[in-house]
Amino acid sequence: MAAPQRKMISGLIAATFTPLNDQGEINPSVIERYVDYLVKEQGVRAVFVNGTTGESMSLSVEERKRLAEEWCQRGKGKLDQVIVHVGCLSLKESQELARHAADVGADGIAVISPCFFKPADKDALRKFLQHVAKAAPCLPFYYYHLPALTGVSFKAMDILQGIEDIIPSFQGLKFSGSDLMDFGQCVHHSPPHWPMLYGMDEQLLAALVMGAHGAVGSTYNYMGCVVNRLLEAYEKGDYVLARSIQFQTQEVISYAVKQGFDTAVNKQLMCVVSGLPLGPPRLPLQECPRERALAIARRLQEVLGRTEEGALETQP
Ligand SMILES: CC(=O)N[C@@H]([C@@H](O)[C@H](O)[C@H](O)CO)[C@@H](O)CC(=O)C(=O)O
Repeated sequence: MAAPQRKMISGLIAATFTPLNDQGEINPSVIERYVDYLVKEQGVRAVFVNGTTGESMSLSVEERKRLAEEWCQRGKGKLDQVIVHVGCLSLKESQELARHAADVGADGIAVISPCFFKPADKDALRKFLQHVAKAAPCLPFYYYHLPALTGVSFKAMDILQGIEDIIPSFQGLKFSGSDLMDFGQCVHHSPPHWPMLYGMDEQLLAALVMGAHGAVGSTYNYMGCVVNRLLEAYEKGDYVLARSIQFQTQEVISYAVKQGFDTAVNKQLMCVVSGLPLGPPRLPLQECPRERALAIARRLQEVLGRTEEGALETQP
């Protein structure tokens, strides 16, 4: 059964953080405010739930279901799309999460490669993806390519080639890698209705030039409003402005990297910038000192301040 036609996803998609309370339990009650924050403060109307940023691999299946449910419910009428990542080390669990995502009204599912017992070759990975997709044949299916974290570095292009023959619901790619040649090949050889979504926020502009339709990333949680301007400038052909904005976001990210940027720091930064009580990360990640997040937030504020003052206006 082919997936029903849905509006093609594009633009910015926030890879969401998982709210936890002080006891380390998931705290879905924050999600309603989180949705409003993304829409009203960041102009971001699509989310990627239970991915890397959401620490999905550290969550139980039940927790992932509860979070997916809450995002779908709270996003109704406010968000354009809720994509749920359902990849697990266990095929059975991935299938269970895929079925659940369909039941709760997700707009799509994404799957990353298993990374403990790794697929021996691209066909093993394609089979794994196929078996997950079959559990929710009506949901658009995205392959989530993240070689740096999975250690599975087959070219995304090799995974995509002819994949619609084995996964009729296949819908697109979330490419979180730096190999722009591989990304370009994916764009070049895929049907135009498959969204090609890029996942390294610091080099989005390069991916746009290569044909990306949108972007999934953690920093769009708190820099979405700025990066939306980058997208607008790019659409208008104002590459000077688009590049200036990309440089600004790179400044923030490179400063953060010097402070030891990881998902834990990122989450604390989001708490500081948004005021949302997202809580600590889950072990093995460790909470970062608030001072460190504050320092990054201050840098971000400086950059956004400069943006506000018009320093990014188109240069002649
Ligand atoms: C490895 C990683 O966490 N990458 C982030 C990026 O948004 C990343 O934080 C950003 O480019 C800064 O380096 C996203 O691609 C992750 C993501 O989309 C997800 O949470 O699934």
